[in-house]
Order: sequence, then C-alpha cells, then structure tokens
Amino acid sequence: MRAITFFNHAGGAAKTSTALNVGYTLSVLGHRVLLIDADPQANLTRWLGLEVPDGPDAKGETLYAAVLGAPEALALPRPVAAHGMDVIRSCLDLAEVEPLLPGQLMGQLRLRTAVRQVQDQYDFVLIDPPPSLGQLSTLAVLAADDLVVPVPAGNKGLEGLGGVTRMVATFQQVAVPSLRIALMVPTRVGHTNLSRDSVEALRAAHIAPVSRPLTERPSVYPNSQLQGLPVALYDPRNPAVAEIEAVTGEMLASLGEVPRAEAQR
Ligand SMILES: Nc1ncnc2c1ncn2[C@@H]1O[C@H](COP(=O)(O)OP(=O)(O)OP(=O)(O)O)[C@@H](O)[C@H]1O
Repeated sequence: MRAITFFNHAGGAAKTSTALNVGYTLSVLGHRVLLIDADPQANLTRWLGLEVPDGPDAKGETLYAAVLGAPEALALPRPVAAHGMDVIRSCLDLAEVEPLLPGQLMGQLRLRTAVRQVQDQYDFVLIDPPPSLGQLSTLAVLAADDLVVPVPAGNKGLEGLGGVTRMVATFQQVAVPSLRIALMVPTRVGHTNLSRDSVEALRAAHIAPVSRPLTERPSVYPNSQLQGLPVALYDPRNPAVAEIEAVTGEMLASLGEVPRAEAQR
C-alpha cells in the first residue's frame, strides 16, 4: 500500500479534482483505492456523488474517528463505495479536529497509524487535505509515503511553492524522513503565454518530477463535479481523460510502480 497526499496549502490548486480523477484512473487499472476526504468543505465527498454525513454522529463517519474518537478504538470508520473506490467522507464538523488535536498524545501521527491498519486492503490510499497549514493538513501530510503537489498555472502557483517545500522539509526533519514529493502536476493550464511560462518555470525549478499539464477546462471539471462523477465517466471522450491518465502513469512511474496492465502480461 502507498499513501499519497495531494498537498498544496494554496486554495483552488485542483487538489480535490486531481485526487478524485487520479484515484478513479487507478481503480480502473485494477488497483484497490481508498480516498480520504480530510477537508471539512467535503468537496471530494460531494463530487463523488456521496451524501455528506449529517446529524449528531456525522463526524464518526469521517477521519475524526481515527484521530479523536474513543481512545481505545482509534481507527478509520467503515468506508462507503463510490465508482469502484472506497471513500472515507468528510463533513463540516471535521473542523473540530483543528482546536482539539493539539495536546493529544502522538496526535499528528494518528492518521498515519490508522491508515497503516488498512494496508492489506488497499494498493493506494489517496488523501485530500484542506487548503491550509493547520492540523488537518499536518495529519494528511504525515500520513503519506509520498506527496503529489498540484500547482495551478500562473504566478500564484509558483509563488506558493516556497511554502510547500519548506513545509515538506520540516516534516522530513521532525517526523517522516522518507517523505518525498513524487510528482508536481501543473493544473488549470490555459492557452496563454503566462500559463506556458509557469509550467516551464516549474520544470526549471527541479524540485521534483513535473507531469504533463492538466488543461483548464471550465466546461468539464465543474460540470462533472456537479454530477458527482469522475471526468472519465462524465465525458469519456474528452481530452481531459487522456491527460489524467498520463498524470496517473507518471505518478506510478515516479513511485517505481509497474503499471497494472504490464504487470499482468
Ligand atoms: N482543469 C480544470 N479546469 C477547469 N476548472 C478546474 C480544473 N481543475 C479544477 N477546476 C475547478 O477549480 C476549482 C478548485 O478546484 P479544486 O477544488 O479541485 O481545488 P482544491 O485545491 O482542492 O481547492 P481547495 O483546497 O481550495 O478547496 C473547482 O471549482 C474545480 O471545478
């Protein structure tokens, strides 16, 4: 099992969109995939067509159970199924983790521990954190073996990179020396010089391997999300699908994984 967190503290980087669609591609390739929604906005949950847990026990359906549930039974809750994947959903109450986690013994490593309890059940656990540097992001990053960093096109994406690399270096030093950025994914790339230049600048920075870009497609991503579908199910012939497959293949290559189809030959 590999745990991969789609990390960028900047908002709107396409973390959720990339995690959802890469996860779906992995599952189509035959991998067993668990998606964990670690963002109280619960976009990943909604965009998979799932109901956001509601009511007094809602947070027990989320990763809250694994990090702040009953101390003698800290474990991931039972996942729900969506489009061939398993999903740990989120809800607004998950935000309670932010004030409550500090001070808990080994608090920030609890998701890492919980994820490894299911390592025999999955090939990939993909985690979608919120756009922040708070407790939920820390839990998500420390749970990972590898990070995928979606970087939105334009100056904003490049300017935010310093924060990402500093945070990764800190986590390597204090908690997970083997943590690494497996892939940077240029996202929301338009047909402008600014977009193209920002992708070139990302490659020239030599921080980590840089994938093929995911093009800005305003008629595809938001609409597929409204329908609760991965792009490949919403519009199978859209060129976005080939881009997502390419990114998934490059991620597997960077992880040193043999693509499933080749392994079975
Ligand atoms: N390639 C794309 N083309 C057009 N729109 C996109 C693309 N990728 C993502 N989007 C849209 O951009 C918005 C932000 O994407 P997303 O929620 O995936 O980013 P995020 O990094 O998870 O955001 P946050 O963490 O701030 O909630 C969404 O409305 C999504 O539909």
